[in-house]
Amino acid sequence: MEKQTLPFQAEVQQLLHLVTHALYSNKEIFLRELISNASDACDKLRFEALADATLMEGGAPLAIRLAVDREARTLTVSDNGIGMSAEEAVSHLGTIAKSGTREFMSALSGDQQKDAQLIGQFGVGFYSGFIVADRITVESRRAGLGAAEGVRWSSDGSGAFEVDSIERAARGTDVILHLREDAAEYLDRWRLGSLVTKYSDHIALPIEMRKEVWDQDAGAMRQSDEWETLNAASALWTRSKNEISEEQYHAFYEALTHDSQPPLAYSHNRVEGRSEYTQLLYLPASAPHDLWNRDRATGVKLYVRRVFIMDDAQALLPAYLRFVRGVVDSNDLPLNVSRELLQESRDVRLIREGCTKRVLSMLEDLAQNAPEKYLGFWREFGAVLKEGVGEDFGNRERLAKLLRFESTTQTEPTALADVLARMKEGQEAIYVLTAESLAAARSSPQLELFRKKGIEVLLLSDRVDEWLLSHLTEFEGKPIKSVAKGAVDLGALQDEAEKAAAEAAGSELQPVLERLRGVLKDRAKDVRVTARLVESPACLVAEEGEISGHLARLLKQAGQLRPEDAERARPVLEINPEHALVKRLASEEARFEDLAQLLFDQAVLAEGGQLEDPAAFVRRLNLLLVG
Ligand SMILES: Nc1ncnc2c1ncn2[C@@H]1O[C@H](COP(=O)(O)OP(=O)(O)OP(=O)(O)O)[C@@H](O)[C@H]1O
Repeated sequence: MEKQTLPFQAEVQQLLHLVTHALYSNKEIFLRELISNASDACDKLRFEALADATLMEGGAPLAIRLAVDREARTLTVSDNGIGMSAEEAVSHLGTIAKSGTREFMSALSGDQQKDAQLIGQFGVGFYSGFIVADRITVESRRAGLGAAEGVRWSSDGSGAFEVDSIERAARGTDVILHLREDAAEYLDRWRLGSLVTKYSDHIALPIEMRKEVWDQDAGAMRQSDEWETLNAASALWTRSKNEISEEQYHAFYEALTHDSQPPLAYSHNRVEGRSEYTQLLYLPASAPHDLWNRDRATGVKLYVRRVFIMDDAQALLPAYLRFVRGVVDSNDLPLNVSRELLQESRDVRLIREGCTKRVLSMLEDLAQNAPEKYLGFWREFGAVLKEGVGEDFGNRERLAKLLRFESTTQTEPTALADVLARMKEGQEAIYVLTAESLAAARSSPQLELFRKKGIEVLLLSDRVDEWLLSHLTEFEGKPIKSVAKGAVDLGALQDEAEKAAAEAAGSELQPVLERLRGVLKDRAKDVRVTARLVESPACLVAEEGEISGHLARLLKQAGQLRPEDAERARPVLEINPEHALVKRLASEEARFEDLAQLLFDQAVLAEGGQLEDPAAFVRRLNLLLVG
C-alpha cells in the first residue's frame, strides 16, 4: 500500500470534535476505552483461532501492555490480539462512522458529565484517545497476514489521517498516544496503575507494565525488564461471591455497559445440575436509547469456559427481558457454538429458563423489599416486561404479579393483588380502560359511573396494553374487563332502582333510538341507552370480543387495519338518557340529523379519536351556535 492521506468521514470529524470537547472534564476514561478495545481484540483472536489454530502463531499468552516513554511523551497501549489489516484500519478508524454515531450526537446534552456517560454506549471508544493526545499512531498487523502486511495509521484528530504499510513481525496492535502538554500525568506508573484498578480490574487478561525500580546511580526510578500485572486478571464472575465487593460488582457493570449509574440489582450464581453455568445478571436503573428495538443486541454476553463467544446472545434470555445485562459462562456448550446451534441446544434452553427465573426472582425481591426502587424499574422497563405475559406462558402468573397499573383511585402505579384487596363488596371483575394517553384515559366519559360509585378502574395507555389485555383475561380468578366494551353490568354494585330507571328510560327513548340508528347507520353498529354515563351525553363502546376504537387506531397507524377489522371496530353509540341534549332529541325535527352526527362526533373526540370529516363537524357546530 502506498502512503496515503485520507479525510475522516464527515460524521467521524464531527464526532471527534465533540468527543474531545465534551469529554474534556473526564479525560481519564480514554484508558478504559483503549484497554477495552485491546481486550476485545484478544477475545476475537481467541474466537477465530477456534476455527483456525494457526492464527495464534504459537506465540505468547494473550496480554495487554502499557508502556510509557517520558522523553517522547508517549503512552502505548499494546495487545497481541487479532490486529487489523490496512483496509480494516482505514475503515474501522476513519471512514465508517458506526450506525449509532448520529444518535450519539443528537443525544448529547451539552452537560459534560452526562455526555461523558454516553460515550461508550455509542462506540466512540477509540476516538477518546484524542482527549489526551494531539497525535495517535496505530501500528498493527492482522493475525494470519505476513509480516510485510503491517499497517501504520496516524492522525492529529483534525480532518485527516495517514496510512502506510509497515513491516511488523508481531501480530496485534500498538496504539501510541502522543500526549498533550496537560496530560503528562498519564506518563506516571502509579496514576496508570490506579486507573487500571479503577476501571479495568475485571478484564480477564493481564494488563502489564514494566516494573519500576530505584536506580541508585541516577537517583531516580527506572524501568526494569520485568513486567508486572496491574489488574486482578481473573474474570469477575469466576471468583466466588464472598470475595467480591459491591463496588467491584458495580465497576464490572459499568465496564460492561458503559452505564455510569449503578445497577438496581444484580445476581451472581453458579448453577449446577443438568447444565452447568455461571450467571451474573444486572438490572439497569435506566433504559438505553434503543430499548424499543426488539432486535437490538441483548446485553448478555456468552462465554464458554471463560472464552468469549458472542455479545448479543439473544437465545439466552427471552426478548421481553432484553433490558437485562450481564454474563453467562457455560461449562457444557462447545466452544465453536454458532448462532444456529444456540437456538436448538438443550443446554441453552436450560440456561434460558434458569436466567429467566433468576431475573423474575430479582424483580420479585425488589417489588417486595424495595417497592420504590421497583416502581423506578417499572417506569423504565414496565412496558417491555408486559410483552412477557403473552410470550412466556409458563411464567405468566409470576409476570402478572409484577405488573403495575395507573389507577383512578391511586397516585402511584398499583399491583393487581392490591386492586383485588380494594375491591368493593359485590364487585365481580377488575375494571380497566385503555386509551392513547393517561390524560385521555382519566377524562374518558366511560369512567363517569365508576367514579360516581367509587369503583377503581385501571388506566392503560402503553402501546402494548391492548395486546396485553388479550392475554391477561383474569387475575386470581377474577375476570379483567374493559369498561369500554359490552354493556355495563356492574352486577351487585348497581341497585335495583337504578336498573329499573335505566330500563324505563330505554323504552321511553325507543323512538329516538330508532331514528338515531337510521341516521348513524354507517357509523355505529348500534345505538342504545346506557347507565354508564353521568355527565356526558354519549360515548362509544365496542361489543364484547370486538376491536376497541383505541386498538383500531393503533392498527391503522401501523397500517395493519384490514377491512374486516374496520367493520369489527365499528362502535356502538351509547347515550345518556338523563342528559339534556339527549332529552332534547326527542322533540327535535329539523336539526335531528345534525344533532345526531354531532353527538357521535363528540363521542369520538372524547375517547381521543379523530374525526373523519372535521369540516362537517365545524359546520354543524357553527349552525347550532348561531341558531
Ligand atoms: N486494539 C485493537 N485491535 C483491533 N482492532 C481494533 C483495536 N482498537 C480498535 N479496533 C477496531 O476499531 C473499531 C472501532 O473502535 P472503537 O473503539 O471506535 O469502537 P468499538 O470498540 O467498536 O465500540 P465500543 O467502544 O462501543 O466498544 C473496533 O470495532 C475494532 O474493529
